[in-house]
Amino acid sequence: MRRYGKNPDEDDIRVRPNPKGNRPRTHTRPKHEDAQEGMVLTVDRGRLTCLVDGRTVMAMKARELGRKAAVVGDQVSLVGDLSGDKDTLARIVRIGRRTSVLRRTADDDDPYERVVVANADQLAIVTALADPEPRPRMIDRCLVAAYDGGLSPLLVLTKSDLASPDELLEAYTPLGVPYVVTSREELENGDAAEGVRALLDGKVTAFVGHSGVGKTTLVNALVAKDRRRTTGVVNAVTGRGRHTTTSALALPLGDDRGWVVDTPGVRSFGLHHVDPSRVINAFPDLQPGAENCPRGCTHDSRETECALDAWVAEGHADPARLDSLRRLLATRERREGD
Ligand SMILES: Nc1nc2c(ncn2[C@@H]2O[C@H](COP(=O)(O)OP(=O)(O)OP(=O)(O)O)[C@@H](O)[C@H]2O)c(=O)[nH]1
Ligand SMILES: [Zn+2]
Repeated sequence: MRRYGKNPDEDDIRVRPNPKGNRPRTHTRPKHEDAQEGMVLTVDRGRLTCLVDGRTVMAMKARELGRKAAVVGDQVSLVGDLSGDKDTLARIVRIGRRTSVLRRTADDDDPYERVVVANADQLAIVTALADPEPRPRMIDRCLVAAYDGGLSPLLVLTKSDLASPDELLEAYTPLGVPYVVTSREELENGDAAEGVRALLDGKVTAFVGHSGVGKTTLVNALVAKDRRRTTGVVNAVTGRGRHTTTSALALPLGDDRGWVVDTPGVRSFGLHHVDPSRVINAFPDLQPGAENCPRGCTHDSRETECALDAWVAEGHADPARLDSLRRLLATRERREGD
């Protein structure tokens, strides 16, 4: 029975990334010695499409896994019929330890966090420079979700034919976030795909973006025609006439050059679950300064004893970095329009 959450294809169990890698969460059971490894490409009403040894295999979670869900990007062990033939169904008996988790909560007051994508290296935050207007607060919230979950952020600024990226880029300079700028013309002549692909090479990159920013146009420019969402793996496998899932979908970049994970259902992040200390880990120049903070310090400018002020005053880090960190942490309080 399911009590929480709107999308049964997301994992709503509290998990923490385990950067030290010292506490594996699952164990290989001897009885599944014959299991094969695979990667979850998409999830649709409890049916998981997995890539196993180059084949697309449909699978279900084994009962022994309990409540823990496998999500897109998970490395899983499968048993049963792994032929990938029509009407076959394998069983997922193990979910591998995750190197990163893109999480969201449905609302900031929802204590249950959902993992939407596992093991992505990067989070590409797609923002139009105009039409629709960029929303820096939204970008900041995405950055917090990325830092918190162990993903490296990447800014993809589209529609530079309509407005200049300069002002926006200025705000993100202190964060040192890699970025790429694309325009209508560059989409048409292939330069946009080439420029973005250079940043995706060999990596698993989750793409997020609000409706209308040009995410679909871009993803389609990156991914081979026969693998796109509209006609892609899901329909080929399930035989369903249309794509009904709200799950993320992993699409190969070709020649083993990485994966794009399109996330149609993720347009904003609840940041209820975010632990400021995990965000500070993404700021190695500030992180040592926070060691002198009082327990539970939120590091915002209202904290009179936050040690980061002294850290910056003593010249250990650029004040603009602390301002950026505080701006990001402040986005944890949800406002209208987030
Ligand atoms: N001027 C201009 N328009 C663009 C550019 N990229 C995409 N568009 C247009 O922006 C509109 C929205 O693009 P989509 O790719 O559908 O946007 P999306 O983010 O996927 O939005 P949803 O499909 O609603 O999720 C389309 O009319 C595109 O042709 C660009 O670089 N410049
Ligand atoms: Zn502090």
